[in-house]
Amino acid sequence: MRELNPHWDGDTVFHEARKIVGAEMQHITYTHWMEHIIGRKGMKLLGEYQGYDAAIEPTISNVFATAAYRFGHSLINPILHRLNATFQPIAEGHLPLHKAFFSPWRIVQEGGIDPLLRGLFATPAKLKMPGQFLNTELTEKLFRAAHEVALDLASLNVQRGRDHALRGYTEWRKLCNLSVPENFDELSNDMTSSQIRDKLKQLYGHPGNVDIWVGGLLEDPVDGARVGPTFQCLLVEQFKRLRDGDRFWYENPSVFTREQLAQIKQVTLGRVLCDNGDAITDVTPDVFILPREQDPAFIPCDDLPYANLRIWTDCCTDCRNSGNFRRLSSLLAFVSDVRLSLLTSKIEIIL
Ligand code: HEM
Repeated sequence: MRELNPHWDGDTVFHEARKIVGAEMQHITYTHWMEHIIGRKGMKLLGEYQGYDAAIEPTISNVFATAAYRFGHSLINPILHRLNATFQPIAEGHLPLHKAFFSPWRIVQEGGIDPLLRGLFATPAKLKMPGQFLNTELTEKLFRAAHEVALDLASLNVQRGRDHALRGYTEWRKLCNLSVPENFDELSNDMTSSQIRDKLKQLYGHPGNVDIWVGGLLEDPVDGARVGPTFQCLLVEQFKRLRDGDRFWYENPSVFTREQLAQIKQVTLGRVLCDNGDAITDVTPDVFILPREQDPAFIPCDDLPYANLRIWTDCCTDCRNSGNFRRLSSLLAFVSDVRLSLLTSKIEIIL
């Protein structure tokens, strides 16, 4: 930004760069990532962007932060895979998650950030296995420094929900227009595992007592999604409001020019990793999909499109050919034509 606009002060460079980064994050989250989480039906519920709506409250809801979005805790891999440039394990090997807590020095001494990034896009996320939704690195060894007692992320989530006075699981199902079960058998469509339903019955007695984070997490994922119907509904509700109630939403026509928006829409998370890793040269064509599901499995960074930032150059010789400059020039030409013809007709009248 500074190279393109040497006359900008530090604040302008910062705010323009920040605006682009925020837009890229919104684009990647909503266009590339979200369908993998809420599924195609969830995307349909989200609907297309229809423009800014000042009547929509875009803040984060209690249930989203304290329960629904914590679905992510069931995806965390107990092992941080660390891969070299040929996608083989680095000499130091993979890392159990608890050994990564409080150890940023490992990034410096054990091969930089690239091995971790490659591990994230080239190995699978954890499956939601019946019997273990959160791995034991999180439930037995969370943030344990030497000789200290560990925390348990599942307990923290349950306790935090009560702490925040969240309504129970069935209340949220009602809000989402889903059936409201009176006993655990009535949940068998959305929780097919009888083992899970029996355990819930033993722990909670009645579905109305189930904590929302627990009930939501234990539902079977909806087709093509990573969450069940209740969390799908709660995530869609939040993501819709975050988009439609955001005056600075990247697709709001007043935020970027058409040319700038087209550049932002070129960006992928793969591109971001290529540009920001230490020396990443190859990524998967879509970093949200496993290599074995793609053909080719890997591509050079040079093959990924990027945002051409020259469009952000303040008008000068460099952008004479840009659409904005052309539009401005033709507008000025039009105005001077009109003034000229008015002047001519005035002269004619005088004569
Ligand atoms: C190694 C990975 C992760 C660890 C160790 C971790 C740990 C934690 C901890 C300790 C808390 C605070 C719990 C409390 O006291 O209430 C928390 C909160 C939270 N986590 Fe995670 N988490 C991880 C990954 C994720 C992922 C992948 C997601 C979602 C995709 C997620 C979503 C959340 C949310 C929404 C909160 C509440 C934030 C707030 O309202 O302040 N976390 N996490």
